[in-house]
Amino acid sequence: MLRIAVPNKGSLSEAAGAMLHEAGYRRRSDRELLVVDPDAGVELFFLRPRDIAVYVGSGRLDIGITGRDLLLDSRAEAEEILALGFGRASFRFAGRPGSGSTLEDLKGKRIATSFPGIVQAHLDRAGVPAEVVKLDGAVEIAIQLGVADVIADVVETGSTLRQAGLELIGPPILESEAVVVQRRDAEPAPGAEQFLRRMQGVLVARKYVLMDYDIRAERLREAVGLTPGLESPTVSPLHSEGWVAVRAMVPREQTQRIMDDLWAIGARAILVTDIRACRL
Ligand SMILES: Nc1ncnc2c1ncn2[C@@H]1O[C@H](COP(=O)(O)OP(=O)(O)OP(=O)(O)O)[C@@H](O)[C@H]1O
Ligand SMILES: O=P(O)(O)OC[C@H]1O[C@H](OP(=O)(O)OP(=O)(O)O)[C@H](O)[C@@H]1O
Ligand SMILES: [Mg+2]
Repeated sequence: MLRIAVPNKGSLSEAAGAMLHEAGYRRRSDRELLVVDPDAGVELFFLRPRDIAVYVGSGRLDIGITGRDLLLDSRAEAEEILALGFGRASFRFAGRPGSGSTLEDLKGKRIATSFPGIVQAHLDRAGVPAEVVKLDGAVEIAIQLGVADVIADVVETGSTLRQAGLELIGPPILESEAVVVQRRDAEPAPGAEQFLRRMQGVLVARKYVLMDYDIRAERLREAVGLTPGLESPTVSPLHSEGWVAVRAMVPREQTQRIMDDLWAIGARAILVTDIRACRL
């Protein structure tokens, strides 16, 4: 069976559980640490997200869901194979107003972070010598408490920074989101491809909707220009002479704009349906 590591707590756990459920895997009940799903051929291990790349990199587990930032910080022998589109956050330097605006301004500073691997590698690449102070969390308060001059941390909405009276320094160190990881340079484990196809199916079902409409045959070319679909839309004859029915996948976020444009060229009976599941 495919052995999959899943976040048990924190920012990624709920969304990861929801995505796995949409992909047809069994839900975890209460605080189960292991869910065996023989029908789907998987074992789900619920672990701290920070540890997941370590388990996967060591080959003990086949595949895992974790944050890109946690993967890179771990320096485990694991690599990202699919981005999952949730748990998005930037990883940024911040400090008191006036403490700097570029990476060079960090020279000689004490930088508090829970991600020392990422920060040290970033400083080394830029050739900026600084002291990295490793803390477990709540790093925004480290400056006020005098253990650091600057912090490097996950920023999602920015409200924690604002409340601590801190400002961003320099460009993002990295943009993170939840990712699927496997052991670096390893052959895919049996069942891994099926798992990835299921997860990709969920991503597509979330990103696209199905649009149906009727249009006069002479406007079909324009209409298909608006809804080209992923490969090619389905066009079927209607009983009314001179009309055709079109079905195509369209990006969810463009739904209303495309409906307006279709209406303007004479399309009618425009229907939009959610995709529950798909395999392309
Ligand atoms: N608002 C956020 N706060 C923290 N991590 C976030 C946030 N949004 C997205 N993430 C991502 O979630 C992952 C961190 O999850 P993790 O469970 O380790 O920490 P957490 O959510 O801060 O939980 P805790 O602090 O309780 O351990 C990282 O990949 C991070 O980029
Ligand atoms: O930009 P925001 O939306 O404010 O989110 C980012 C903050 O959330 C996380 O902290 P968390 O609550 O996990 O506490 P921790 O620092 O103790 O992990 C993270 O470490 C930042 O502090
Ligand atoms: Mg945290």
